[in-house]
Amino acid sequence: MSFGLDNLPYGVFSRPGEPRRVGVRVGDQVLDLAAALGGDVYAAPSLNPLLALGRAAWQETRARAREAAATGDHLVPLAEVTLHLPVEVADYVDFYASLEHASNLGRILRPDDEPLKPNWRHLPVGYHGRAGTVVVSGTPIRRPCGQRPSFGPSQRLDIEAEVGFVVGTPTRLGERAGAFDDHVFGVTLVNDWSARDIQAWEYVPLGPFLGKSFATSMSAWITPLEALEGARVEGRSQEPEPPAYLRRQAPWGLDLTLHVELNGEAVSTPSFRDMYWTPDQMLAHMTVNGASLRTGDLFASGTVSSVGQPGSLIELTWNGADPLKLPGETRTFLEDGDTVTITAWTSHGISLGEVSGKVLPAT
Ligand SMILES: O=C(O)/C=C/C(=O)CC(=O)CC(=O)O
Ligand SMILES: [Ca+2]
Ligand SMILES: [Mg+2]
Repeated sequence: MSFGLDNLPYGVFSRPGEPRRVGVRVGDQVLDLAAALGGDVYAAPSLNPLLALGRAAWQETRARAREAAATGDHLVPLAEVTLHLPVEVADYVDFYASLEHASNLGRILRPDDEPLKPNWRHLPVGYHGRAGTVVVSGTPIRRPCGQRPSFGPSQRLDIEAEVGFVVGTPTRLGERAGAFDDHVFGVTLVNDWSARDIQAWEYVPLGPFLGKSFATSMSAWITPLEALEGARVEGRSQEPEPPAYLRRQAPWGLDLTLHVELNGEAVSTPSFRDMYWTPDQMLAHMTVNGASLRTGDLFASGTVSSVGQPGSLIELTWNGADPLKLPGETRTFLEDGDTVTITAWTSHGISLGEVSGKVLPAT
């Protein structure tokens, strides 16, 4: 079973006419944690109160949830509930940690330059995104309008298949983060929808802005780090060796394969294992200047691309030059009505759920 007792991801659900509350997924059911365990933190409309309690409380909750799930009480069929955004997202950061993705985008967008900028192997490049427009899987995505440079609906709407990390334990301003698993609660799937035409015109020299801020989708389920223990792997070797604050203290690479589907057709299966920068390095980097973490912060890996298996359409179609063949049609970028679904699995069968969204026409 993909959501057995070894997985138990967390989400927020409601029954018709009832308030939101915290649940744990067990197969095709959701364990009502407030009913099963008691306690205000589980009767909350987001995971944030639980996230704020820290690792010892997370471990205790997981152990008690596993016992409760095994009894079979307080389980509600998923078909009877609505799933909501699981986290009140505090700040949202997006990295650019795939060597294949960064090299491909360099070749496509900057053909006369070196594919990688000189900084790329020295630090995990990232940007601050828009936390308030992170939406739960299943939320329809309205095609954005903007300058392309003439004003109108984006004609190059794209996806970015990413893995996201949810922060529980905060830091104080001026402090650096400690160990990765002291701060990070769990892992989720992210689609960083990107309007390539808006992005290309606006992002020089300050970086992505409206081309990526219209919506970012995340899975309804946050998989706790404990469930991914068996998927941990050494990160990819790095040359040059990064400075001391970025040196890996423990293996936080993850053996996860993403499956990207467009209108139900498999189009790519990138491996998170191949990422150049690992998530512990991302956390160390984003706090090295003393910037504080907040409970509910989300940081995403950046597009997960591996050799021959890219995580975006701009790479899959080489900027539209080589359209994708789907049954009875072709695609360069997304068309209205298209649905993109990203799932991910570890090699030992833990599912990260899915992040899905359908494109609505511009207004
Ligand atoms: O290389 C570029 O010019 C642009 C890159 C991106 O749009 C990627 C981005 O948002 C970060 C990532 O997902 O890896
Ligand atoms: Ca991105
Ligand atoms: Mg986005």
